[in-house]
Amino acid sequence: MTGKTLAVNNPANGELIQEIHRNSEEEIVTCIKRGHDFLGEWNGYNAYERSTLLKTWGELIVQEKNSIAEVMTLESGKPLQESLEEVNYAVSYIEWFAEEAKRIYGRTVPAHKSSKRIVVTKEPVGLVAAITPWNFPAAMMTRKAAPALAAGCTCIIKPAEETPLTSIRLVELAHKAGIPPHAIQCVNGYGAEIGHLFTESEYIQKITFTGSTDVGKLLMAQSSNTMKHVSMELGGHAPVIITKDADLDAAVTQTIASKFRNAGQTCISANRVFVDEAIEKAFTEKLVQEVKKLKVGNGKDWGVQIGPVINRSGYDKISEQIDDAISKGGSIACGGEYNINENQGYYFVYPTVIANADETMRIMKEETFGPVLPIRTFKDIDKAISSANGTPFGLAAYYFTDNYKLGMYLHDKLHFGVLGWNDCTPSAAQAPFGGMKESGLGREGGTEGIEAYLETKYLSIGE
Ligand SMILES: NC(=O)c1ccc[n+]([C@@H]2O[C@H](COP(=O)([O-])OP(=O)(O)OC[C@H]3O[C@@H](n4cnc5c(N)ncnc54)[C@H](O)[C@@H]3O)[C@@H](O)[C@H]2O)c1
Ligand SMILES: O=C[C@H](O)CS(=O)(=O)O
Repeated sequence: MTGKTLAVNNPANGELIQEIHRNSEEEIVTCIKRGHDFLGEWNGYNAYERSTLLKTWGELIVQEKNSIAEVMTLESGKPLQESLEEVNYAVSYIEWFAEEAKRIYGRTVPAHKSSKRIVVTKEPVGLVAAITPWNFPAAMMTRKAAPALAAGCTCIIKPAEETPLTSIRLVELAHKAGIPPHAIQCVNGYGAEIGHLFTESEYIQKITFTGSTDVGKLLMAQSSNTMKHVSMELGGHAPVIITKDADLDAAVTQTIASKFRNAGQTCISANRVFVDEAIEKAFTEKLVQEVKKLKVGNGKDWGVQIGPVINRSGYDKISEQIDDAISKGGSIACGGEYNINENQGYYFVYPTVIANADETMRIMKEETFGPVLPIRTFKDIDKAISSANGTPFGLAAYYFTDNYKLGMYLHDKLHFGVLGWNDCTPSAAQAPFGGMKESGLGREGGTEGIEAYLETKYLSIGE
């Protein structure tokens, strides 16, 4: 691997935005050593000093919110309104963990002998390597960097090669806020190349990863040789269960908000709908009527709601899933059109609803990561629950009912880390976010989020 460049292109028109430096192996190894060697000095900053630096970082990001959002839209393709919302969301993690830094508590435990004392303390795990995805280039970075720094860890960020510019700017602002250069560093290059350097390094104590399940499994395996801490935020395939006593308008509005956010390229995006057959027609008609209103275009144009998918492979997966569903009896209720230019390098998929879906179709079990929603009917709620639980994923699930008992029954029976009851937009910095099964390990955000960056130490004091 040599220190060459990475081209960052605009997925809305294929145009080159910027060439950035692609770090060489030697440069990355140097960053790793620097981050490790700085741990002692960073630990000299007390919790209140780390908290103040984090708050300043968040304030500087807010001051540059518009320019950061514009860059995010350029490199990720997401609509400008969503980029602005993501900057706020990213800052909320910094603000949350700036406070959590001050609440890292130990404890004393009653000893079984009067000659002994038992003390439990917490300390930072050490140098953290954070590998982040392209779909939320700001929030997925601060959701890792903020708790790491708050806990007293140093960290190295490796953003997705599709969207490095946002992370580069956020790290620059961290340094401007007074967070020391070796406390948080950003390196750029191809994941497969850099991943090995991280997982094989004796200086890195933790890998925190957000991305596909396949890569997550690979990183876990590679990290086992040096027994690293791992946090994994992986793929999802969220079901939406709509019972016959649901508020249909709310169900339609919320399902659209989840499905079409970032053109469906989110890990908690609604990926399949199970609707009671008694209301299937009414629901589908309302849904299609609203989906047809969604505006597709270049995300930099205010009012655009659906931008391009990130790249050719993303488009291929989506179009193949649509073709497969149609070949197995699905029908296009709306959408099914594309605006692509392979030579230019842009791929727009129009918001699509597929009726008459069933579990033989790929789209009902493989993460779509695009603006396509299959609808399946059900008669028996337990069969709907069984189907909802029937994929390897366990990240997010949603359901609509105004019946309390049924709502709690669904809470108890659905095996997902994040549940939304009449709510398809659950994400919040103060809540623990993460998946079960092959959707990941650990939680980000909430009081659980900082624990992932701490070691527990037990001191037994004799006389
Ligand atoms: N659970 C969550 O919070 C969450 C959030 C966002 C995205 N995701 C998931 O991420 C996927 C889409 O994002 P993506 O396409 O960027 O995922 P991806 O796994 O292809 O890439 C994610 C990151 O991993 C790096 N990477 C790729 N191969 C690697 C390797 N062999 N070793 C080390 N690093 C490697 C990439 O450079 C990038 O920085 C979807 O499955 C989505 O569900 C999950
Ligand atoms: O894509 C996955 C993200 O974690 C979704 S959210 O930004 O946390 O809602």
